[in-house]
Amino acid sequence: MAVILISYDYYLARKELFSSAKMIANATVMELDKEFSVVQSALMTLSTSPSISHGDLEAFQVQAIQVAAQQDVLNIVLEDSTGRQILNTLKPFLRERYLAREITSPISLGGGKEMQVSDLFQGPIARQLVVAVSIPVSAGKNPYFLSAGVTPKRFEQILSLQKFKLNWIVAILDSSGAIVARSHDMSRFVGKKVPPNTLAAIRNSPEEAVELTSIDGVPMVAVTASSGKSGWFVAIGIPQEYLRSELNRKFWFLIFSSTVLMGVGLIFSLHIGNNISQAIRELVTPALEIGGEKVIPHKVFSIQEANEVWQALFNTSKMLQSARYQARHDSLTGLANRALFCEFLEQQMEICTRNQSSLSLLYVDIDNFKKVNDTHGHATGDELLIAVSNRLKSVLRKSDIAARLGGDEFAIVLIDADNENAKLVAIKLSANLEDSYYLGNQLISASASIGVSSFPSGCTDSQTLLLYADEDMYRVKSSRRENTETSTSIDALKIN
Ligand SMILES: Nc1nc2c(ncn2[C@@H]2O[C@H](COP(=O)(O)OP(=O)(O)OP(=O)(O)O)[C@@H](O)[C@H]2O)c(=O)[nH]1
Repeated sequence: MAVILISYDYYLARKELFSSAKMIANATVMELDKEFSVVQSALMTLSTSPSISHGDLEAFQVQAIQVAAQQDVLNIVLEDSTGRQILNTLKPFLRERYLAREITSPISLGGGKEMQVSDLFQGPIARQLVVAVSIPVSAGKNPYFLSAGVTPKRFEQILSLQKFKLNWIVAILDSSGAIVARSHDMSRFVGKKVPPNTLAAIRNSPEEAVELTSIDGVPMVAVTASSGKSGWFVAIGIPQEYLRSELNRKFWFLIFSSTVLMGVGLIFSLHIGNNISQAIRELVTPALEIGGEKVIPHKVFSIQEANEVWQALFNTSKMLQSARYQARHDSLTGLANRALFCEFLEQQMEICTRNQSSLSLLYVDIDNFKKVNDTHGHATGDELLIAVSNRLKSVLRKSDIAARLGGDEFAIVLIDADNENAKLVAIKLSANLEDSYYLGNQLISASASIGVSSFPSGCTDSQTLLLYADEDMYRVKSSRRENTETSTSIDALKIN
């Protein structure tokens, strides 16, 4: 994967490099053509001089010398179609006058527009390498040519103004492949021709990058641009070594950045992993507590999912607690139900056995409760059951427990109370229960029969204890029935 990434990245970078080099090569060609156009314009202006149209070559030479100086060209030459020089600003005028005489008719005004650019050649008079930029001028039927000699230095200046990368080797080549200017070692290579196969490669692949070897033996990949005006080329060579080093640089950069990324990713995933395992560890306790007596305590985690799991545990814990409560409590009165009562009773009997202490049980049954329902309605009956429950609770100590066993029957465990104490509590409770009840805007009278049994005296297990208390309650109730007119439940208990 890394290799594919590097290759693709390198391919893109290489493409971008060559396309920017190609743009610079084209820009350089435009600069080159502009330079030729400047010289051409100067020659065209000079060709319209009245002195030449009147055959006054001496005056024309003076003008040509001025133009040559202004245009920074080596010389200006007027020659005929055979190449014979009629005038050369590098030579004294007198010598030329002889040649001038050979002009049979005056040279007409106005130079031709077609410019010609020669390849680089050794100037015979200047004795240095020069390029001739020429325009045709006509003298009757005979064409003449007005030329300006431009030295390679001027082309070197064009190169120096372009934004080439330092390691690029840039050359301006004439149409024969001779080096006119070069970005590196110009003095060593100017005038030398590139090998024919290099020239052919440059000519044949104007749009593509070509692999070639520079004249000084450097393997490179080159992009080229050619000038329509001159038939010259600008070649930008990028050394293969530089391209390889770029590939290496990208490779190592990718290796480095992947390693850093992997390292960061590893640290990040370790961090996340730690957070997750920490959250899971912290979730273990509430998960274990879910079946406990209390709702699990509130907790906030740094991970959203852990918070969601905690919320689910919390909801389950609440549901379990509610279910457990409902399973062990009477839904109407909120008192313990028979199951919880029996459980509590057995626990307490064990404690009593261990501590050699005692406990007592009160069995409470509301008298004629059916009548309350029938007279005042079932809802009022419910309210009475709740009111009785509240009175039971108000009489008890915190260590005692009251339960609704079913219907209008209640039971109470009195901790650390022997039979005598329990009977006193029963009398007190009976009196309390006989106070009127204000239920649903009406005053209702009620009473209860209370039976008593005690542990350890008389019985050994919870069921027997409950049975004895129940039987005792019936005894009291019967007795109360027999004495309905004269006796109260308290009296009945007293008798019992
Ligand atoms: N309102 C109401 N009535 C209930 C509830 N559970 C049982 N009962 C009624 O309570 C009455 C209990 O009556 P019994 O225990 O038969 O007799 P009683 O009328 O209390 O007479 P004695 O016990 O002999 O004094 C029944 O009519 C039941 O239908 C309840 O939750 N709410």
